[in-house]
Amino acid sequence: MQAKEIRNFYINEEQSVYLLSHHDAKKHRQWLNICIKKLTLLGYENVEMIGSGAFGFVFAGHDDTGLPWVFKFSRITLAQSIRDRLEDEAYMLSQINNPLVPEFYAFERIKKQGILMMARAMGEDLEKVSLKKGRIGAAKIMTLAVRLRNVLLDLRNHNTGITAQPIVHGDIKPSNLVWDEASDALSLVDWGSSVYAQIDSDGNPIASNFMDLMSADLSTTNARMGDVYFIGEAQMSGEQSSPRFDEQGVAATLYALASAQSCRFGVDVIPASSLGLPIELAKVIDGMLSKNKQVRNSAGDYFMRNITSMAKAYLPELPKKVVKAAIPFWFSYDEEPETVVYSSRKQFLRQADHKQQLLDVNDAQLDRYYKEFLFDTGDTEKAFLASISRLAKYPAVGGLSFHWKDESLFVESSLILYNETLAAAFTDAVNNTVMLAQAISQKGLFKCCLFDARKTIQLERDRTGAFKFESLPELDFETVNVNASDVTRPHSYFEDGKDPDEQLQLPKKVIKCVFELNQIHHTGCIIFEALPDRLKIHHYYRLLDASKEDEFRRLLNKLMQYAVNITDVGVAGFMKLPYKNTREFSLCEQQSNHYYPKNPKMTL
Ligand SMILES: Nc1ncnc2c1ncn2[C@@H]1O[C@H](COP(=O)(O)OP(=O)(O)OP(=O)(O)O)[C@@H](O)[C@H]1O
Repeated sequence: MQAKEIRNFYINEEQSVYLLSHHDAKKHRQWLNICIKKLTLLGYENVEMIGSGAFGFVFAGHDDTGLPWVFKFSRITLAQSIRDRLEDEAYMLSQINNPLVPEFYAFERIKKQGILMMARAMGEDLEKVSLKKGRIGAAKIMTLAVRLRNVLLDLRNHNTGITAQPIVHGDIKPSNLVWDEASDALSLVDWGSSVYAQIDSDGNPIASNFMDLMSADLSTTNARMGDVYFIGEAQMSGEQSSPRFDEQGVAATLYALASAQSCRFGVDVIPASSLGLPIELAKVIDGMLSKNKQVRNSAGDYFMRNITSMAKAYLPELPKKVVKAAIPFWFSYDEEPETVVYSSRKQFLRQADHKQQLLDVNDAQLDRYYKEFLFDTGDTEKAFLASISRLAKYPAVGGLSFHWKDESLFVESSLILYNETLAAAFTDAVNNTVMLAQAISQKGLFKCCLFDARKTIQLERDRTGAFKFESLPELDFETVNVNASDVTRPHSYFEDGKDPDEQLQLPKKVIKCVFELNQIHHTGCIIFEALPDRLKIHHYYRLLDASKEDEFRRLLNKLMQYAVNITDVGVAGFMKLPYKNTREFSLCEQQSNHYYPKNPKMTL
């Protein structure tokens, strides 16, 4: 199967509504409003959007008795065949009767739009919790492990009343677990990848009756793709669906939460054994995430059998150590940005490995797999890219450059976080990025910019290709006066030659302006994304020398005047970081073991 060609390497991760064209953004908002209106007309009150995923949008509202409901709509941009899966999801959800699973209410169809209705799980999903809290401690991970194991057991023991009919959820991950801190209630949501298991955990076929066994094509899989950042190898490569899939989801979830990552791929570099978990739990998680099928399965069996007795251990919360950020960041108290990350020079992170057997490309998750460039990238590189995406889930702007040379990794950075309460969690996210970078052994350069999508300037072209505007929009900037002594420290744009991943030819005058700007002490980035019908200019600028404010503004205005002469299509950008080679790190393949103490009382 041929991979789709990827043209632009400054790929923004999740399309922020602010980056859509005005037309698309309007359509999107209108559609959300129609959904809300429809639900209100059906008699539900206080309708609001509470979540979205690759497949759909989720709204919440109350029925006339005050009971909280959830309504899931499939994305209108997806193929009808994919949208129709919402009905399958409704069916699978209706089969499950478990206190940890929201009750199925109804599946309705308004014209082509299906709506899945179910009970609302109160609280927040664990991905959001993880983003706020950073690494989750031993006791909480252990409690969650026991609860998830009990759900797995329940799914395995599912029966139709007459015969055994184990169910696979197929997409267990932090964002599909909703947790209410006040009541400690936990729910497993999103049954869109759920199917009946075809084989049991030992690989033996399951058939609810003899006819099924006769008619089923024993070699084809009914498996659905779960989130490519969390599913195990068997599900990814299209094996027959089995309860092992969910063991993988559980292990990946526990690992991601304990390590403050948004995927499973970092496990070789930051193993569960390095996260301060009890040794037995850490080993079982690492085992379950192993590449070796036998190790994986026996760890899975061990987990299912022993987690309840492991959880009897005394695991008091240990005094929190203040973790220092491996690279510095600063705070801003202005309005929080809508952060988007663009990255470049990913090319070298690829490893030619087209052996991956891919399932149905007509799948939103797989589409994401392609777009995010994961199909021929090693696990550590995937984890690194995922850690960069995770940084953009924080209200932060700035830039990072990673330069892998001989024996060291050099990181230049400028990061500003707009919410001080997130400092500890952001520190964990930043430190993971550095640890993962330390484990990349190829030589090369990677850079990324985080900016506020709300500030992106968009100019549409008319039929002749000229940009339409009444008055030329201005590139804005913040002024922060830093010490005079700092101003003299060296700083520079990337002067490392042309980025092979960028194709946009910028007018010479634009480049000249950028170099003139470089003479003034500041930090920031500017990315020109030229599409056939419009130009997006993503940017953020912080002037660090207030005495140069007028000159800085004049140059930015000039830059805009020249930018409207862009005729080419593609992406190009510049980033300026305040100091050169801010930090040097040694390479490190794997973090060392660190377990929860055998005798926590001694530590307390
Ligand atoms: N019953 C529910 N109660 C409360 N919140 C819910 C419920 N169902 C979904 N959500 C919230 O909505 C989000 C998106 O829902 P869901 O995962 O079902 O959508 P999706 O499009 O299938 O997402 P994904 O891309 O993760 O597969 C969830 O992460 C969760 O926060």
